[in-house]
Amino acid sequence: MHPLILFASGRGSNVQAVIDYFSKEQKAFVALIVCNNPEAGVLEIASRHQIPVQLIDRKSFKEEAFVEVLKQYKPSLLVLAGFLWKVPESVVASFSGKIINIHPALLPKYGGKGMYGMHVHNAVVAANEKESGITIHFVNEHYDEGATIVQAQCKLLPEDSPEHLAEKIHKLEHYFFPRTIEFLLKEINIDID
Ligand SMILES: Nc1nc2c(c(=O)[nH]1)N[C@@H](CN(C=O)c1ccc(C(=O)N[C@@H](CCC(=O)O)C(=O)O)cc1)CN2
Ligand SMILES: NCC(=O)N[C@@H]1O[C@H](COP(=O)([O-])[O-])[C@@H](O)[C@H]1O
Repeated sequence: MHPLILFASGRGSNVQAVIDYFSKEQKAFVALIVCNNPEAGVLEIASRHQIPVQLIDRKSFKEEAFVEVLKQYKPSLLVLAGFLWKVPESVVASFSGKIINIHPALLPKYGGKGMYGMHVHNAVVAANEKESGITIHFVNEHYDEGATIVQAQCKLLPEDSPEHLAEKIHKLEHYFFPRTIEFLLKEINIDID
């Protein structure tokens, strides 16, 4: 089974979707959850499923030691699921081609610094867009500029609030993210080197 390391800063509904999917599919498992927010809801999910947590903070964070911790798990993929830090270049380089992220918009629009969570949905609704969606992409050293793996769209109605759009986006995310992970593990035959 492929070990996954998930990174999250918030509620963790995508982490839960990945846990649920692979509890049935048995091809992968969440070996570690990395979080930078001691109040994050994802920590309750980790506790409920007895998944180890690496809680990080900017004051004590040491890139080299962090990379060594991650390597111990021999992860097949590092999966960013609502993680709000920029992953350092040293981590990107150490796991080249093995880090993916889910973004709640159709990149390249509505991406980059400051574009996370409700900020994205507020901007999309304010721009009167007729559609939105999700982008699952490989991670490089810049925000949201890695190669796109999958995009999925949803219609945006004039009466849709940012909160309603967020609900539509989460439905897409919870369906496509686990299946995209499974696809990557199967098709690209990502293995532990
Ligand atoms: N090296 C990379 N790291 C991360 C990527 C990436 O593509 N490359 N994606 C982000 C996730 N993300 C969008 O998908 C994203 C997350 C956060 C931000 C942002 O502006 N963050 C703020 C800090 C917010 C906070 O700490 O509360 C900031 O940098 O000022 C933009 C995009 C995950 N990491
Ligand atoms: N730019 C990064 C970003 O905005 N990521 C978004 O954070 C949310 C986390 O929700 P969750 O904690 O319920 O999975 C998700 O919608 C994800 O796309």
